[in-house]
Amino acid sequence: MADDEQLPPGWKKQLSRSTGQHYYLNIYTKKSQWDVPDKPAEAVPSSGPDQVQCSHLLVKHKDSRRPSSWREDHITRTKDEALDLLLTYREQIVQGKASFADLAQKYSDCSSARRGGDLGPFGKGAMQKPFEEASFALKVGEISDPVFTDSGVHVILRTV
Ligand SMILES: Cn1nc(-c2ccccc2)cc1C(=O)N[C@H](Cc1nc2ccccc2[nH]1)C(=O)O
Repeated sequence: MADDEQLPPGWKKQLSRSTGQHYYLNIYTKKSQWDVPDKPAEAVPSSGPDQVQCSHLLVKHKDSRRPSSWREDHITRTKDEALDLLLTYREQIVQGKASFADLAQKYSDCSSARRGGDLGPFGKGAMQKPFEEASFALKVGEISDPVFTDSGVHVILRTV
């Protein structure tokens, strides 16, 4: 077990009262972690990646910014119906009954459907804000809850 003097600079070993386990406190940001740190503590919280890569499955509705897609010329479903439909797709993916790319390719109302929903890498400012915020909040491999934008209702998978 590393003692303070053996830790990289900026870390302090602490004892968790609730678990009796040791954890490590960044003395600058006050953030803590269970893993023994192997590099000096960051003096400022990292701002996260400049870019992420995500795939998404979009279900549009009658009030979408462009209620039309490669699947359907004139989309008339309501927002609630779009959400219900999206949740059925999300459930199939989470239960491992279908792959994200397969369902996106078949059912997404975005033209990225042809790439299994892959949007490629993007940075901040490229996508509608709710989509951007959800994407940057995901860890690689994570799937979002339903995300609402002016385009419709999305489920997002962060891939990179
Ligand atoms: C942002 N974007 N990238 C592609 C794309 C990317 C790679 C390959 C083909 C299409 C399509 C789009 C796009 O705006 N599509 C819109 C629907 C849509 N609205 C979005 C809002 C946020 C993120 C993705 C979104 N896709 C459409 O087809 O009506």
